[in-house]
Amino acid sequence: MNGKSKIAVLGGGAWGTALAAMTTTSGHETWLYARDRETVRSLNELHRNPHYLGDIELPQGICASVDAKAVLEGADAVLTVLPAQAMRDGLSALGAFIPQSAPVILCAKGIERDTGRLMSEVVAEVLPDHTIAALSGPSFASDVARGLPTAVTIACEDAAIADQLAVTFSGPAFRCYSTTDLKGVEIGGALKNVLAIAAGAAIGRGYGASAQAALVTRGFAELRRIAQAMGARPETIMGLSGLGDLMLTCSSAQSRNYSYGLALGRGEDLANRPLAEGVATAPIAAELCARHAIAAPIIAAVAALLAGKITIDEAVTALINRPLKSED
Ligand SMILES: NC(=O)c1ccc[n+]([C@@H]2O[C@H](COP(=O)([O-])OP(=O)(O)OC[C@H]3O[C@@H](n4cnc5c(N)ncnc54)[C@H](O)[C@@H]3O)[C@@H](O)[C@H]2O)c1
Ligand SMILES: O=P(O)(O)OC[C@H](O)CO
Repeated sequence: MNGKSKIAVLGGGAWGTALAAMTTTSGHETWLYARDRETVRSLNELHRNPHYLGDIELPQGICASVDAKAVLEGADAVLTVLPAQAMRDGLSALGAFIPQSAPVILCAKGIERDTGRLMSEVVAEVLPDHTIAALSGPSFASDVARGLPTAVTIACEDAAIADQLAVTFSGPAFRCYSTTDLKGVEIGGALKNVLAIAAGAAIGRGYGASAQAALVTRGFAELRRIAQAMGARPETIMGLSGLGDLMLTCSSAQSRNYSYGLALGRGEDLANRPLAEGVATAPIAAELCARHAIAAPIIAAVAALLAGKITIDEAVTALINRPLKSED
């Protein structure tokens, strides 16, 4: 891809809309597929996505449609911005329209609950002949939709493609770093959501910032351990898609995962909340850690908490009273 390209975005939610706004601002021909006709109308006529992004004014030029074939026809690259747990079914239905030559860039952050697969593994099963990449990092949709400066990582096992995609998707306020560590980028993005629930739950329950800092720091240690066990590079976890996204998501009520944790800690009703990917990822992440004998007590605690097996107070007490060990 050189210069301006046709970018297809799959998913008319907060992040799909924000990414479409960003690629439009960068001068690309941007098409967005959404299932909901009202979302399509609002994007095309009002240049807004009120359900997901409130009154944020989006750039004109996003071409939204319920016709996936038209959105995907001739696309130079495809951003798949469906929820992680919908990725397999969504791409199974849409994959036939994705041009063979178009890299499929995963923008979801999660592990498939039923199989334990990373998103790249899911897509490799559904679209075995396509180039797969991932875009992840500290990036709130509302910030990106408003054109506020943001930096992310784009991963592809082919270094030349990773570099090219970073050029394609970098814009006036959106800086893309490239890496070949696809698994590392995916693991960071998926697990930071689980750890954000922990951080939010502690604050919601009334614990202090010191407890939050301990959870984030020791949660990062679990993230690093898991990534290493899965063959990811430590420097990836210390970058934007790991530490960067962990810091963002564990510290702001703009995060839906952190806010889910806050509500959990406060004992509020958890029904009908916005998407919090960590809720589905936590149990499978805990299961994978147990299966591979990877010590991840905070992730295990979040899974137990979400399953109603323990209270937050019991989780914190258990974590504080674990056998003492060196910090290495
Ligand atoms: N919102 C953010 O700030 C943000 C930032 C970075 C990454 N992400 C990640 O992006 C992914 C999507 O998040 P979001 O914030 O856009 O969620 P969202 O809930 O705002 O939107 C999800 C959209 O996907 C659509 N959808 C669901 N299943 C579908 C299917 N089978 N076919 C077509 N459309 C389908 C829904 O209708 C909805 O419009 C998540 O994995 C999230 O972690 C979100
Ligand atoms: O709202 P969250 O918790 O899904 O976080 C959004 C992005 O992943 C932040 O990088």
